Amino acid sequence: MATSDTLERLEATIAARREADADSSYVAKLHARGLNKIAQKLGEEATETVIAALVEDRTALVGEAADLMFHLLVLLSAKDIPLADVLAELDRREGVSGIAEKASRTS
Ligand SMILES: N=c1c2ncn([C@@H]3O[C@H](COP(=O)(O)OP(=O)(O)OP(=O)(O)O)[C@@H](O)[C@H]3O)c2ncn1[C@@H]1O[C@H](COP(=O)(O)O)[C@@H](O)[C@H]1O
Repeated sequence: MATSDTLERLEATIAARREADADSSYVAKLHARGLNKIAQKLGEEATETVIAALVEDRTALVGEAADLMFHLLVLLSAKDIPLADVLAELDRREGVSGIAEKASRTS
C-alpha cells in the first residue's frame, strides 16, 4: 500500500537521477533545462489537476495529482529543500490548529 514512504522513496529516486543522462532520465532532463522549466511544468500540472477535478474525471484526477506531486518533489529537489522540511511544517500547523481548537473549547 502507498504511504508517505512512497514520497520519501520518490524523493530519493529524484535525488539519484538528477545527474543522470538527460536522454534516459526525465528527472535529469528537467534539471538540465533549469528551474524556470521545472516551475513551468509544476504550474501546468496544477492547472491540469484543477481541470480534472472540475470535469469530475476521477481517473484523470488521480493521474494529474500524481503528476503534480512528482513535479513538486522535482522542484523541491532543485531548490535543495528536503521533503522532511515540508512535512515538518505540516506537522507544526497540525499542532498550531490543535492548540487553537483547545483554546476555543476552554474560552
Ligand atoms: N513519477 C514520475 C513521473 N510522473 C510523470 N513523469 C513524466 O513526466 C512527463 C510529463 O509529460 P509531458 O508531456 O508533460 O512532458 P514532456 O513532453 O516530456 O515535456 P515538455 O514537452 O513539457 O517540455 C512524462 O515524460 C512522464 O513520463 C514522470 N517521470 C518520472 N517519474 C518517477 O521518477 C523516477 C525517475 O525517472 P527517470 O528520471 O525518467 O529515470 C521514475 O522511476 C518514476 O518513479
